[in-house]
This record gives sequence, C-alpha cells and structure tokens, in this order.
Amino acid sequence: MSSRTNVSCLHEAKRVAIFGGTHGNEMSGITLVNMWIQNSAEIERNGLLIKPFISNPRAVEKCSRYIDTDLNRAFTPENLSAPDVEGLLYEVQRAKEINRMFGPKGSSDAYDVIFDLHNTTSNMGCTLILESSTDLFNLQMVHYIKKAMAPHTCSVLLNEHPQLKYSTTRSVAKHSVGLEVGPQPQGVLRSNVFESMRTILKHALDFIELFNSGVEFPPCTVDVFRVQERMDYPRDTNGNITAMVHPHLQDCDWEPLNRGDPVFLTFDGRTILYEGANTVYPTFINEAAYYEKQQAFTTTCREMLAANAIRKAFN
Ligand SMILES: CC(=O)N[C@@H](CC(=O)O)C(=O)O
Ligand SMILES: [Zn+2]
Repeated sequence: MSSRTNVSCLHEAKRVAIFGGTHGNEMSGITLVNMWIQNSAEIERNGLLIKPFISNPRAVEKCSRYIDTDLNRAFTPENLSAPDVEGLLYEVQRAKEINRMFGPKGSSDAYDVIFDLHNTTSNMGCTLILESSTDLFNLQMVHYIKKAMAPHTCSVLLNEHPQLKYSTTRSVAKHSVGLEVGPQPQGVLRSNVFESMRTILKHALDFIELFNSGVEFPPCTVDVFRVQERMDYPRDTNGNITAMVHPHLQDCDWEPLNRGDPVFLTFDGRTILYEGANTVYPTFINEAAYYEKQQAFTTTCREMLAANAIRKAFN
C-alpha cells in the first residue's frame, strides 16, 4: 500500500469467495450458493475469479448449525496449525481444509475477499459485519453498498473487540466481510431475506469490479455499530434462564437503549431494566443460536469511521 496525494493505492482484488452454509441451518446463504454453483452467470464479473462454496457441507446436510463445534469460531492459530491426525473434530478438520484452499490465513497467497453469508433470527435487517476499522478496501466497499441499498438501510457491525472478537471462517481472506440478514428462523427460507442478501452481494461484486477497473473512490465516512458487550439472560443459581427478552426490547435491534429501559421479563412477571450508564444500540436480540453461548443480545455504540480515497495500484 502506498500513498500519493492522499489516495491510498491498494492491490487489485482478483480472487473472491462466497461462502454459504458456514452454519448449516441458515438457509438464504446455502440456497444462494447452491444456486450459483449450478449457474454462476449472475455473480460473474470482468477480470474476477469468483468461487461460490459451501463451507460446512455436513452441517448443511443435517440442517444443524454445526456437527462438533461452531465452524465460525474454529479459525484459531492453534486449530489451523494442528497436525492432521485422525479424530479431529469435524469443523477443525474443515477449518484446516478451508485454510489450505482459501488461505493460508495472514499470507499473501490468501484469497482477496471472502463474503460469508449468514442468517439471524433477530430483527437486524441487512447487516454487514467487519472485523477491522482500518481496512480501507472494506470501508469503501460497505460505503458503496450502503449507498446502493438506499432507501433501504444496511447496518454495519464492527466486531473489533479484543475479547469478544472470534476466529471466523472469512478471516482466512485478506478482506473479510460477513453478511447477516434477518429475521429468518433456522431451517427456513424467507423470500424477502433471500432477495436482500442477493442484492447486497450484487452491489459488493459491482464495487470490486469497478475498483479493479481503476475507478478512484473519494474519501468517505461510514456509520458503524461497534461491539461493546455481551448480555446474558438472568439465571438462577443452577444456571437456568429465569427471564425472557422483554417485549419492549424484542425486535428492536439497532434502536437506542437507555438506562432504565426494560430488557428482560421474568417468568413470574417482573421487568428487569437496563442499568448501563450510556445509550447503547442492542443487536442480535434473542438470536436462537446464542442461547448456547449465554448471550441474550449484544450492545454496541455508534461511531463514524473515516476512510481515505482509494484506487487500484498500477504496477
Ligand atoms: C447468528 C450467527 O451465526 N451469527 C454469526 C455472526 C458472524 O458471522 O460474525 C456468528 O455468530 O458466527
Ligand atoms: Zn451464522
């Protein structure tokens, strides 16, 4: 990366993968990727190598989130460097395969971009998930997508938290982007969610094609929600859940939550209030897959990120 007259010159993005079925019960991404494996005309772009790929085929076959362990937490340095022995957890074995095919993670041989398609049971609408606030290529791409999606909103979740960040499947690529669209129940396909995901991906690929063709993208700002804290359900001394997401919070992803607002309703009818000092923006509210992760919702704070102008490096 070199800088001249405030334009950052970045490498061309030639190899792009689209992952579906990282979680085997999230049907929009699985269906889109299977469709594109059959016929890729819709995702082809000039000068781009685009690979649609089912990342956890055994989980897809069973229509369950995973077989042995969550694939989207498995791309740790320890797992990726584990020796190939028999008896590895299925997803650890799969993580190593994916790392060989699309990585190695952190190397110059890695794929340029991986889009990983997810669905949530939460009412998050269209969400792009980023893992770095300093990746100019991704910031410019999400800015482009947000503009192209207007008047529909497309939120950006920034998961850069030192403790809460996890080792995602997409993290194998140089630029990793998660697409999270909901609400959609597990194992169910909803046409509106399917079409939204398809449209986001169309704009994303258009952006990469324009970038590779030499178009310069001017400086921009991106409104993001930065991950702050995981909130667990209230529990009794045995660890059993004692309350539900409060009806005033249910489905209110991305809406401001202030001190004193209701968050939980106990089974015996008591309301539990939010006690944090500052306004937060909750998301992943009542996500089905997060009960096992002891997570009722995630709090975020709003932030404006600035990105330099970018264009492709000519060399
Ligand atoms: C509901 C769900 O699976 N969400 C994803 C979010 C992500 O891709 O970062 C996950 O927990 O892996
Ligand atoms: Zn998922």
